[in-house]
Amino acid sequence: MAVHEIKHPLVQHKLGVMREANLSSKDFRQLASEVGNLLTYEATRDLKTEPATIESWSGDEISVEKIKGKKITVVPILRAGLGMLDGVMELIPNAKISVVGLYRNEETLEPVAYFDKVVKDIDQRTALIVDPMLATGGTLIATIDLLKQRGCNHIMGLFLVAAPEGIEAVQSAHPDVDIFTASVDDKLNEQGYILPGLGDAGDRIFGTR
Ligand SMILES: O=P(O)(O)OC[C@H]1O[C@H](OP(=O)(O)OP(=O)(O)O)[C@H](O)[C@@H]1O
Ligand SMILES: O=c1cc[nH]c(=O)[nH]1
Ligand SMILES: [Mg+2]
Repeated sequence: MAVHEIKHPLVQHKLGVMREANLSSKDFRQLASEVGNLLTYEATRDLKTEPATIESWSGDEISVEKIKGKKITVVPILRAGLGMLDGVMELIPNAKISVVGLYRNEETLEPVAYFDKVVKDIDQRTALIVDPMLATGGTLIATIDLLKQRGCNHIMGLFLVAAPEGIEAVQSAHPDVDIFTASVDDKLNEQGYILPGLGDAGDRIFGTR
């Protein structure tokens, strides 16, 4: 499993603004989407292309490059993953969306699954999981388990912030899954929140703080 920490200045600047405690929900949501967009750009860097012949504006036939191979399904994890979805879809507007719903039990920190609607042909698609936070890794591992049970065999994940503890857990459960994140942060606190982190990303995106 490869972990890509995206050090692009735009990503780092936007993430820095998101760390400010008093940022409005509106601005937090806007930035979550923008960083989601930039992470998508990085995660799709290695997609294969193939030449295709088209008629150009001048009437000449020319060769252009088109993306080939597996199609993508974007997998936002409810709720907080919705905050990044628009930015992700802006770059890959033809991708199908497979929604999964999980929340973390606040006492046990175990993931609780409550919804899924996954595309039928997921066995022929790359899944791009989208969630702002990778903390203990429980939610991501449960999501990958579900996608693999449905036949998916190529999975990547986009996260605004990831904790080393969660990365390690995912690495040992699913070594084939690649992670793209704006930051590998320091650690988890006793309540399982990432430090320095962003706080509760779902609450900040939806204004339920
Ligand atoms: O790595 P983990 O320890 O499993 O934690 C990460 C999960 O916790 C948050 O969701 P939350 O449970 O707060 O649900 P929400 O999106 O509905 O707010 C976050 O968006 C991840 O899905
Ligand atoms: O720091 C964290 C950990 C889990 N979920 C969040 O929203 N934030
Ligand atoms: Mg939450």
